[in-house]
Amino acid sequence: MKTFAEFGLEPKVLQAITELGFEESTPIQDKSIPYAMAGRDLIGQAQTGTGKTAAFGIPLINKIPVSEDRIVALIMTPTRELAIQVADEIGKLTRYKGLRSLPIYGGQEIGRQIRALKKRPQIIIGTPGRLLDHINRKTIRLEDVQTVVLDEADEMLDMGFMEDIQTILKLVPEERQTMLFSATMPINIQKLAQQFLKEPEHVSVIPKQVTAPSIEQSYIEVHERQKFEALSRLLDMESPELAIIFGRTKRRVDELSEALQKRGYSADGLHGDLSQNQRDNVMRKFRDGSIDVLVATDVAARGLDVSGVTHVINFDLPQDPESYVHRIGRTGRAGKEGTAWSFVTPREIDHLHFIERITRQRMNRKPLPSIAEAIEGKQRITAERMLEVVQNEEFSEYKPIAIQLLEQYDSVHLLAAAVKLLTGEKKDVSIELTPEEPLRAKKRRPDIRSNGRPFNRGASSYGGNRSGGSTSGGGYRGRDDRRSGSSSSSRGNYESRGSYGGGYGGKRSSEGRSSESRRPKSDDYGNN
Ligand SMILES: Nc1ncnc2c1ncn2[C@@H]1O[C@H](COP(=O)(O)OP(=O)(O)OP(=O)(O)O)[C@@H](O)[C@H]1O
Ligand SMILES: [Mg+2]
Repeated sequence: MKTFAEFGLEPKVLQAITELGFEESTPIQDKSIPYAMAGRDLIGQAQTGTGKTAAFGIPLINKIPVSEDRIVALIMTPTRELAIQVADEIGKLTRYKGLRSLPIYGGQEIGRQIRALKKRPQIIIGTPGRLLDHINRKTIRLEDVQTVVLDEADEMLDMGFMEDIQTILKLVPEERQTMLFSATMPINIQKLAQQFLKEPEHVSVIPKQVTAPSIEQSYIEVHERQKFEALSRLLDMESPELAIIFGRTKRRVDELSEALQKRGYSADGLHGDLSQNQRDNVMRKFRDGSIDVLVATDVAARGLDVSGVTHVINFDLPQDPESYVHRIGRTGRAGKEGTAWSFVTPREIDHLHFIERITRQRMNRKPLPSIAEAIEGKQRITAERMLEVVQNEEFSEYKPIAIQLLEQYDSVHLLAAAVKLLTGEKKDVSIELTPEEPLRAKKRRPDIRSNGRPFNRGASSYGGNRSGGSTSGGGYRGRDDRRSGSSSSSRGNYESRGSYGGGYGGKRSSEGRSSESRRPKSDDYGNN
């Protein structure tokens, strides 16, 4: 790996990087930054949590002159939370250089954004819906944009943003640099690349499997009605520092976060039906640790970088392998360890194996944690906390009462009572969750499962082979038919994105698949 000084960056950019504590570049940064600095278009793929944001952010910031007073760079992200986070990281990287960057996303008062735009930011980070809104109002003009980045490019296509992105990109001068980044690059990304990138360099740093190796992956087979008990035992047994729990639908997330709160966990929910204020609040509380369990739909699956997330739990299995990869990638970031658990109902076992096959990574089968393990886990964490207090000697004002109590009672009795109090008995409230339909792995067409090499198909779209860089690559196609097929039975309170995606399914129908049709999302992320 290189030090950042070797890239020939401006001293002020370097200073900001040093301040962020980045000592060496990550592999994706190492490979992308030189191409990006040379002005090349690129498609960058690397595992979750490996610094893709800085891989595009650093060269982008380096090339913009401070005197610039037009919008010259545009970064698009699929969700509001990600736009805010990327803007934040760009802000940190431009601290010394003094460029102006601005997040633009739905749910925030547009007048406020218009006022902020008057300060002439050079870099806009936005979600496609709200960007289009500003473009139509002429409060954002793209005629001077020289660099465009699509972060989580594949997700934006999946969400049905293709049409919006096309509209936006057509307004950007052709003489520009375009970069696509994601941990997953399914085959349909090629179409966008062909249309909007010029001789892109494919920079892929996916050594063997697409999931980050720092994440331990396990699953537990449970019946739908056992899931909540399993979750509560798992949380007790593992005592995560911070955990993200993914549920399939908005209803699920609401019910689950409420149930966890009733049981005494410090949890809150995030999905696209909440107001932006509520969403911001939940994210703030999670980032500052005032809640330690975030329950979310796939709105939180992509790109979010919250330090201290030790656990990801798939309360419901995700629809597709990409979603799995991104969800579990919220832990095990920047070289840290992480743990991912998935609950699988008996009827979903095939779907789980399908995810394993595509991600080329087996998950460990684990038994349902026992009540004893749950209790032991809680006691262990209490004991750890107590010992921390002991070590830091933060208890002198409690000594007199301790001495007084010890004169009357046995020390073991007293300590056991204190541990009991601190551990906190779980509130015995009954919990009813609306069941979700199981997801089923659809029968795959022969051309997809072909040639009896189970891991092969996934390899070509996920693996680091650059030969797949053209349209020919035998990518993973099964996802599309599985998706549309399984949707009707598993929608929950799925809300259709009426305004998107009407357009293109038909164009490809002659090929018997609709690779750009909308994913049957259980959450539209509320992006407009
Ligand atoms: N060179 C570096 N050294 C140390 N930490 C880094 C470096 N580059 C980035 N990071 C940190 O690593 C974390 C993950 O980075 P980032 O969010 O960019 O990952 P990503 O590859 O975009 O992941 P995802 O696929 O989930 O979006 C961030 O906290 C970031 O600040
Ligand atoms: Mg990212």
